[in-house]
Amino acid sequence: MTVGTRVAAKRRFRSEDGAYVTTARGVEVLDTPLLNKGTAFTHEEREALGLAGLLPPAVLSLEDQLRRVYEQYHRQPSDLQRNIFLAMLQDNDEVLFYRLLAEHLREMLPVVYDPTVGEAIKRYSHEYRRPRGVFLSINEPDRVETALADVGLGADDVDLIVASDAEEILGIGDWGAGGIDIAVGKLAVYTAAAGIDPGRVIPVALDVGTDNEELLNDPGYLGNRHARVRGQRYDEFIDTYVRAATKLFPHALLHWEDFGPSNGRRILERYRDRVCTFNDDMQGTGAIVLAAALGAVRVAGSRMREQRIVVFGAGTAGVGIADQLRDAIVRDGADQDTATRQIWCIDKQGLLTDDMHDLSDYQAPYARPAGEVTGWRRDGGVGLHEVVARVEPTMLIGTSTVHGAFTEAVVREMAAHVDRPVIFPLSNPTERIEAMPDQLIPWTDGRGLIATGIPVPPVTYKGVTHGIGQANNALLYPGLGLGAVVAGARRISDGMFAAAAEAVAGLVDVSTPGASLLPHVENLRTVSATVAVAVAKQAADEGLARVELTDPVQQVQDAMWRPEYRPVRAG
Ligand SMILES: NC(=O)c1ccc[n+]([C@@H]2O[C@H](COP(=O)([O-])OP(=O)(O)OC[C@H]3O[C@@H](n4cnc5c(N)ncnc54)[C@H](O)[C@@H]3O)[C@@H](O)[C@H]2O)c1
Ligand SMILES: O=C(O)C[C@H](O)C(=O)O
Ligand SMILES: [Mg+2]
Repeated sequence: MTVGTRVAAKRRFRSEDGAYVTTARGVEVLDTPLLNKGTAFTHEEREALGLAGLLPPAVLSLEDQLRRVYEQYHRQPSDLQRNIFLAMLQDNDEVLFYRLLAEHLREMLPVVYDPTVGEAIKRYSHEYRRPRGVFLSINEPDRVETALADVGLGADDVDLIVASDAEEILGIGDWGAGGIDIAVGKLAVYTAAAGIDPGRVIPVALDVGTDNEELLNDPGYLGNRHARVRGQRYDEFIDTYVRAATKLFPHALLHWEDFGPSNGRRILERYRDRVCTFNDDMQGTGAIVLAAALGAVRVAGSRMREQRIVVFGAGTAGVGIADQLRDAIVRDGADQDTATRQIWCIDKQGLLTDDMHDLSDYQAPYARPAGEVTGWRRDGGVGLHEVVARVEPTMLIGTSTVHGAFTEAVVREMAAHVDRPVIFPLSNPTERIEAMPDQLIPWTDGRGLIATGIPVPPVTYKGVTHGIGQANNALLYPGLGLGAVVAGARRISDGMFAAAAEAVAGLVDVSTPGASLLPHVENLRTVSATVAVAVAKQAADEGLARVELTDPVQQVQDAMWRPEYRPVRAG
């Protein structure tokens, strides 16, 4: 949402034949990224929209424009510059941006999204060109509703809002106002992957301050210059946001991204039964990891209920994953207690045990009985190596942000006890990953079943090429969102996540040696459509759908926005 989009949102609508009709004229048309076609406006459109003298004479096709912008993209000297170039293209001509992204998804996803988006967030105040999204400040709670209304969209015009308070951006911590870019990046993936209409979404920065000293001392910092507000004022601010968003846009799905663990979980618990909402780091991640785990279990020829799982880094993502793996073990026939006992969570203090006084409420259910670890080697707490040696896990999940934490010794220890060690180092971005697949495959003598959070090339070892699945929530949340939108879902249930995970797992053929556990991101659109159908059906089965599903496959296809120029008419 640029300023131009805000103005023109009120002045642009789709006619029945799919054309845009607008009351905007001249420069205002060129400044509205969802209307602007630049040099692709036809002579008739230029005449009708007051653009005649504002563009060079040649009329280009979308294909001509694509060739030009792809060349420009390649002339950028670094990934950060490529990210900035793409952001400017998006602010100029949204169809061209999404078309370029769609045609070069494998190449550009890591630039628009993880890992380069992390760099863009750190550099936000310095690389700032123009605003995109809505900035809500904890110091002005009375203006939250007006600020959201300024976007200029009506009650039926918004499908989705992604909001972040930027406390835990990826694995890089607190980046204050720069967090708007994670909301923008997630939404770009929603559109590229699932065809969510980019004119029907809003990225939101919830600026509650920052504890990042570097930002607080940076004279160019663009956010609120004070420490993070916590406690009651924080909760009231979130409440103000949810009330305003649901009042103005009653059908919008509210997506929470990159909150700190205690806020993230508390917010989800407070609103999940009241509005249509989910937390991507907890639930989206949990479900994509479950999909990869289901694939791994199939390759290993075992069952979910036979798994022993170590989660290293018991924060938002780690416990979200533990919850969904536990529920999958229950679905495979175990009772809840037994399933919980098959999971060992390690955080900064070491293995979590029930004699610890500093456990968070969400960690407590996974605390092991202290008696279980008497006699285990301690170095402060019980460390990862000791846990692996004692537990002999079948799965090892990394969500700790600790680069290199899965050492050769730990991995070899694990591989000594199980035939197909399942190892998912999921921390993003690259400088946080627990181990790289080109280390894990040789350390497990080619037996490891690996998936990561960042995109990683295949690893060839002893003649077998191992595809590395990207267990990034990007494979999951776009389809989940689309399914919820198509069904007009009133809530997002655990069942909808389980259905999404099973749909993703069902798309992979793991019969070839070295096959990736997850579909390739290049197939993101197919994956998202499949997930959307499963999610919409599940919503209907649970009585959560407001829209009748007569032909869900077709309804999902029809709902997907495509990056094509439409005729623009003066209205
Ligand atoms: N692949 C994905 O889709 C995906 C999704 C969400 C998060 N992530 C990644 O997972 C990581 C964690 O994200 P989060 O949102 O859960 O953050 P978080 O801060 O909520 O959790 C991180 C946890 O790791 C713990 N930790 C830190 N140092 C540790 C150590 N030395 N030993 C053990 N535990 C330690 C922290 O105390 C915290 O509980 C990030 O790198 C993030 O990018 C990946
Ligand atoms: O944004 C991503 O790449 C995945 C995830 O949401 C994260 O926070 O790391
Ligand atoms: Mg995230």
